[in-house]
Amino acid sequence: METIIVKEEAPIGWIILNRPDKLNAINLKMIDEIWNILRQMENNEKIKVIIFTGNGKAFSAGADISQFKELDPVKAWDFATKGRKLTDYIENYPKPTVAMINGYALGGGLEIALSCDIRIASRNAELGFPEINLGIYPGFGGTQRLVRLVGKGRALELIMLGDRIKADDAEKIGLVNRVVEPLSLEKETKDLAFKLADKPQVALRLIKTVVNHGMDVPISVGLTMESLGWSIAFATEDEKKRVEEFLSKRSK
Ligand SMILES: CCCCC/C=C/C(=O)SCCNC(=O)CCNC(=O)[C@H](O)C(C)(C)COP(=O)(O)OP(=O)(O)OC[C@H]1O[C@@H](n2cnc3c(N)ncnc32)[C@H](O)[C@@H]1OP(=O)(O)O
Repeated sequence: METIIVKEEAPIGWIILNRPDKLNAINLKMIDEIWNILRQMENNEKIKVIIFTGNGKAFSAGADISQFKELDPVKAWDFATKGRKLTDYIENYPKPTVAMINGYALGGGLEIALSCDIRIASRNAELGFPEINLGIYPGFGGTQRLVRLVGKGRALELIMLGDRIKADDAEKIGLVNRVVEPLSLEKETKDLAFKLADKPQVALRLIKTVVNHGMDVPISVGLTMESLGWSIAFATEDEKKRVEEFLSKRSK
C-alpha cells in the first residue's frame, strides 16, 4: 500500500491514511486503496469494527488539491464520483465504522469521517469544509450528509463560510459524537470499538440499514423497514442466546 497503513488487530481493522507530509490529502490512489482493503476486510471474519484515522498531525486535509490542475469537468466528475462511491460504501458498510479524528479533518477528509457511524475527535482537532475558498464545494457526499447530521442552518454556515471549527464546537453541533484528550484518543476509540465488537453483529447491520435507508424514504416506509428488520433479528443465534440468558438469570 502506498497511501494507507493497514493493521489487523482483531476485532479491529485499522485503516490509517498515510501521506503525512501532505496532511493525508486524498488522491485517486488512496481512494482505490481504501476501497480494496475494505473489500478484503468485509470477508475477514476476525475483523468486526473498522477504525479510520490519519498518520501524523491530520486525519486528512481533504482531496489532493495538486490533482485539481489536471481536472476538466469530466475528470472532476470521475474524481468526485469515485470519492462519493467510497463514502457511500463506508456509510453502508456491513460492519461498524469509527472515525478517530486525530487532527485536521477538512473537505474530503471530513467527508470520509462523516460517512462513518461514529466520530471521536481529539480536543486539538479542527474540522471544516474549506472548499468554498477554492471556488468549489464538498463533493464526496458532504453537502447531503452534513445537513442530515447537523441541520440545514449549521450545514450551510459551515459550507458557505468555509471556516474551520474546533473539536469542542463540532461536538456541540453534533458533528462529532465525543471529544477526548489527545493522549486518550486511541484508548477511548479502541474501548468503543471493543464494545461495538461485543454487540450482536447482525443486529448492528440491521440498525445501520434501517437508520441509513430510513432517512431517504417517507417515515411510513422507514417504520415498515424497522419492523421488517426487527423481525429478522429473531432469526439470529444472538437474539436467542441473549434473551435466554436474560430470562434464565431472572428465573433463578
Ligand atoms: C475532485 C473532487 C473533490 C471532492 C470534494 C473534496 C474537496 C476537497 O477536499 S478540496 C480540499 C479542501 N481542503 C483544504 O482546502 C485544506 C488545504 N490545506 C490547508 O489549508 C492547510 O494545509 C492546513 C490549514 C490544513 C494546514 O496548514 P499548515 O499546518 O500550515 O500545513 P501546510 O499548509 O504547510 O501543509 C503541509 C503540506 O501538506 C500539503 N497539503 C495540505 N493540504 C493539502 C491538500 N488538501 N491537498 C494537497 N496538499 C495539501 C501542503 O501543500 C504542504 O505540502 P508542501 O507544500 O509540499 O510542504
